[in-house]
Amino acid sequence: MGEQQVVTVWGAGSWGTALALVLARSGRQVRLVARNDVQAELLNSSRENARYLPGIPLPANLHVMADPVVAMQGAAACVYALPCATVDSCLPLLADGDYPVIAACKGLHPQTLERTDQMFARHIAAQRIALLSGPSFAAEVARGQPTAITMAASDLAKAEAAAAFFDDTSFRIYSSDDLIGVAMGGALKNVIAIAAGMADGLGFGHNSVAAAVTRGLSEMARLTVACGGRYETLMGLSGLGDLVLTCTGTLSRNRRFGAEVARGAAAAAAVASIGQVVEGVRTAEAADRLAGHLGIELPLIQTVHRVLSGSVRLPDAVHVLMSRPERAE
Ligand SMILES: NC(=O)C1=CN([C@@H]2O[C@H](COP(=O)(O)OP(=O)(O)OC[C@H]3O[C@@H](n4cnc5c(N)ncnc54)[C@H](O)[C@@H]3O)[C@@H](O)[C@H]2O)C=CC1
Ligand SMILES: O=C(CO)COP(=O)(O)O
Repeated sequence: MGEQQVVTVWGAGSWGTALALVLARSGRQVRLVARNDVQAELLNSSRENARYLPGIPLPANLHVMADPVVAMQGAAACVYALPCATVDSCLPLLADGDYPVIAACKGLHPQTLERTDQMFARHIAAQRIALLSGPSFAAEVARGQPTAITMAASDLAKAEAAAAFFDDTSFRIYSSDDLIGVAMGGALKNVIAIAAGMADGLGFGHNSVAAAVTRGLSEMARLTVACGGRYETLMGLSGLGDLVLTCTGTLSRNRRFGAEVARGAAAAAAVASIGQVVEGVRTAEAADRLAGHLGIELPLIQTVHRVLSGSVRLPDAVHVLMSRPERAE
């Protein structure tokens, strides 16, 4: 792949900017699509995304634009790094091309209960879709710190082809042909991270976080397998790896959100104070409903949703969780 290959990244928040930096280090000509002209101008002139990744310079081969249609002209691939809530309004603009679209967002649709691969397949041909997911805080990726992540597509050759756009030794990509497992892992770990944050906010110690990670992983695997994904995928980077990162890492917005709610903040106020997307809120509702349709019990995930929707108080929910009938592990 030549120096001139153009890759477009849609979304100039934390994750889109970090991925644009990886692609720029990989020698691509990178077009980063900002929300509007004002943001594009600011990033181009200051050579920094001061709101999301302060102090990290944008290199010369990274150009910020505001029009996604113009940004896609002649591009070899699009990396979609906007929150899941934008998919239905933004993705139709990518419907006509034949370039691969790499989805970097993590979540379930709260109305249709779709995974990211399903949301994308409603708008673009299935063979164009790849998913990038795994333990990867944007701030660390942007600084070039070692990161291992998964790229999934309908077959391994397509996943490897999508991974080949990234050619940066600090960003190591493993391939997978389990779109369902990778999408579910990335979505559900955010809900468990909220639970871990709630434990932290309630003043509990490491034991409760370890319990949330382990029992949370079990719930994630149960729902994933019921949806057709593979158990082994949940034991890899895009499942356990991302779960450990977000349940223990102080950079996690989902974990911080859970802690603020446990300390008494209203959910909307906690999201506002974080100032970035907290995907686990919508996904908690979707996962609870999906589990209901499938007749699966997911105590932690369902508790997070019920606390956030106000149907149970957090201290009562902890009591109920801990008083459930004991059973084999
Ligand atoms: N930040 C991280 O460390 C990672 C984030 N992700 C995922 O990436 C996705 C995006 O998250 P972040 O970049 O972190 O969120 P963010 O909150 O940092 O940035 C979101 C960006 O999307 C823009 N935006 C929102 N609606 C838009 C619209 N309709 N049109 C154009 N721009 C719009 C916002 O202006 C903002 O710049 C999420 O699904 C998240 O779970 C995945 C891996 C790591
Ligand atoms: O997905 C992430 C890291 O892999 C980011 O997690 P948060 O959205 O909780 O910050």
